[in-house]
Amino acid sequence: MATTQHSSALNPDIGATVLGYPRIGPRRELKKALESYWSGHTGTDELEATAAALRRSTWETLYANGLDSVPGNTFSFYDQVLDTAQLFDAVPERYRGLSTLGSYFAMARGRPGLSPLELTKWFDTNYHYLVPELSPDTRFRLATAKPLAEYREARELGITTRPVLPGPLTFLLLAKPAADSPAGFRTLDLLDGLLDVYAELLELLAAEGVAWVQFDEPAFVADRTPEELRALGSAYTRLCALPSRPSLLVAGYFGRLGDALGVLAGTGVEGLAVDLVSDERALAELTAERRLRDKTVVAGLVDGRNVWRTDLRAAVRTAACLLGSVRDLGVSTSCSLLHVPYDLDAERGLDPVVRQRLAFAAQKVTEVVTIARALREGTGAVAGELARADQARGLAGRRDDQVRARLSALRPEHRRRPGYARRAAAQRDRLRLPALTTTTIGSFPQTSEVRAARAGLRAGRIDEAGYTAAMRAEIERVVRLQEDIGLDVLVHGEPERNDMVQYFAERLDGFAATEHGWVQSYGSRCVRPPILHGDVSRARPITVGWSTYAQSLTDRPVKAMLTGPVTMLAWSFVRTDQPLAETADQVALALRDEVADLERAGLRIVQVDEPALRELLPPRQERQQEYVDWGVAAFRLATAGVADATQIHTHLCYSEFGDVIAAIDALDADVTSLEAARSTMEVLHDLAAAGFSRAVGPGVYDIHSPRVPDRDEIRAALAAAVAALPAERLWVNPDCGLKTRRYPEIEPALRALVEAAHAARQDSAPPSLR
Ligand SMILES: CN1c2c(nc(N)[nH]c2=O)NC[C@@H]1CNc1ccc(C(=O)N[C@@H](CCC(=O)N[C@@H](CCC(=O)N[C@@H](CCC(=O)O)C(=O)O)C(=O)O)C(=O)O)cc1
Ligand SMILES: N[C@@H](CCS)C(=O)O
Ligand SMILES: [Zn+2]
Repeated sequence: MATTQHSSALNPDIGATVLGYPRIGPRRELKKALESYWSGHTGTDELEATAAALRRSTWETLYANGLDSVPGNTFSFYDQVLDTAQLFDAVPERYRGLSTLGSYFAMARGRPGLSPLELTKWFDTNYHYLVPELSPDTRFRLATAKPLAEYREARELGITTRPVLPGPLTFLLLAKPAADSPAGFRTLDLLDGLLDVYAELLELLAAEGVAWVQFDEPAFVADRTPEELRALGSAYTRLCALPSRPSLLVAGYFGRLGDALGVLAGTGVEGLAVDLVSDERALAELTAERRLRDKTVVAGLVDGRNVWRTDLRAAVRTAACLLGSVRDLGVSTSCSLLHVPYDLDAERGLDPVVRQRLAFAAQKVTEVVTIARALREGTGAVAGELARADQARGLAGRRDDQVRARLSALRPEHRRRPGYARRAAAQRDRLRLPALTTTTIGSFPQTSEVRAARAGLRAGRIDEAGYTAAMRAEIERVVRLQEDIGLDVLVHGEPERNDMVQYFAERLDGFAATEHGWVQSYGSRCVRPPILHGDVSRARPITVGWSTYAQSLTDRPVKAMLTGPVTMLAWSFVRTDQPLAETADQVALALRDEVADLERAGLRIVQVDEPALRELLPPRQERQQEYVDWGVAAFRLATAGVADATQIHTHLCYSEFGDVIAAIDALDADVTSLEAARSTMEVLHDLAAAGFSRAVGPGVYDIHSPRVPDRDEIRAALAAAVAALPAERLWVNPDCGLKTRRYPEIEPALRALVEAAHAARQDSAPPSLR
């Protein structure tokens, strides 16, 4: 085989690298240390010791596995955006007066009487960051020395790191104006002051001998205004003019940089890290930019967000293609590896064929090193690795001809229900629910007893019958509690689910589950995204037994609970060998069968959750309609098979809904529950303005914080809701599931919610009925 060699192609400092690494610990050591610290079982010393051990093992592993440049400052106790807010003292007044760690965790989690910062999605991933609150009074200063301290800590181990921080523009664009900011204030107004402290930090790092710093600017893979692009250019021009600073590597990932590429190429930054896997147009964009000839381009050739093995031969070809257009290259992952599990080698139970197709974080590091070696020494030096990658890529996923036949037989009417007016009338007659119907979103607290029962089943300490009995007892308790509280539409509480996506994936063919494949979702909370590797189908009903049991316990309607196709895809690692639309329809067909079985079993209401609908929206408008089309089509395929009198609900959370209002409408659900508690009902006005005509349940209680809302607070939220939409079209519910809360928090909150709804019913009844 011919050998190609590009010996001078690689930047000597960067070579093989990754943009970031997981930090929760291969066995979730940080999660356990944090939760123990928060519960008061251990102190700061133990927490710091766990953190230091994790940092050390990450640096040593990355170095030992052959990276030329090891990323630094990627550790975080909770979130890297929060770290940056604290680093630059962007700490709102209400969190001051505590220790550094006390104030940090108060911002992350709140305290009694003190709500936390808002938590929101990190771009289109399932990671969540804390939203900094800024105001014209924010005075940035270097308040901690975290990046420097971690650089020194690694150096003492003999490892030189490249500190990684959110870039100044992305930091400001992710932040929000504090509630008391004057009208017209934009976080970008603070750029000059922020650049002063970035400059100060760069000078300190340079004095310490740091050679390269990575600034992450993923905000620029989305459509940006000319003003924002100008600010990007002037910010980096200013930082580059510093007399003493490390070389700057600006990373844009989760898409292509578009206009921002030219802007950055026009500044003095030494390097650009680009994502070459998320958007197939990225390569052409790079080769067309002549000013990259005097820059280092760190090519994100290994997908940092998915678990499939890289096509190494194609990656080497792409790198070679770039060579003529740039000064030199680095080889990297497309983004931080924060979004994938640590190590495939920890998995024992995976199907061997599926396993061969996979690469987790540790394997991706090896892939990066292999590509870099191919560029240095020629492809012949890595012939074995390339051949193994070819072989793995040749393996096909599970094929199900029956599913494929069903999909090709689909007609438009499979995705269409009769008009809403007709459905609403049928549902009113059947359900006889009051205005401002009270309900919850599905899950009740996952108690340690419930988790222990599941752990017992896995470990063989209890059998299937014992486990079913324990879950039924929990369902009965939850049903009785809801009756006692006075909720109108009940749920079974989802105790049997380890996770709303993983639970279904474990029961559908075409998915694989991992044992240790934990990925941080926020703070100490993790998920184990399933791997969607082949055609999806449902062998037998999944939820019917639990929902019918709950319904058998009560006369009130029980709402059955499923996870929708978009969310199943968003929170899984999904095959890339066919369009997402096709994969989504396969999942939708399985759900459609489940909905039909629930309806047949007598369930009158079925909720199909789509919390990830907004999350998956592509960052650039040019791709959004295509996504909305397949996402909506799949949801409708899952739900449109029911009778008029069967009420379909959906639930969305964690979102700024502005961009997906039309998509929410197009889902055609009879009732849509949305997060609204923290966005003070703005979403209702948006829906009303868009002509949304069906029922809505705006969240009136923020479940993301342990704080218990009182009746008056909920009444105020309801009053705002009733001002936007007629009471007959409003439902009253928390803004998300209750699984992460504890009973002492949710019981008084739900009682307050029911009381507030009853009072609001009185207020909004016609005068003659008051
Ligand atoms: C709604 N959200 C979800 C997202 N993504 C998902 N895939 N799922 C979601 O629900 N994205 C957006 C948001 C993010 N929110 C959350 C909320 C809560 C969590 C969370 O609580 N995660 C749990 C793990 C949940 C789980 O899988 N539990 C399993 C295993 C539990 C476990 O750790 N068991 C122990 C032993 C048991 C014991 O004795 O306690 C073990 O194995 O060591 C289960 O219940 O069986 C978390 O703890 O992090 C995540 C995202
Ligand atoms: N039914 C789920 C939705 C979470 S987004 C729950 O209640 O937890
Ligand atoms: Zn939710």
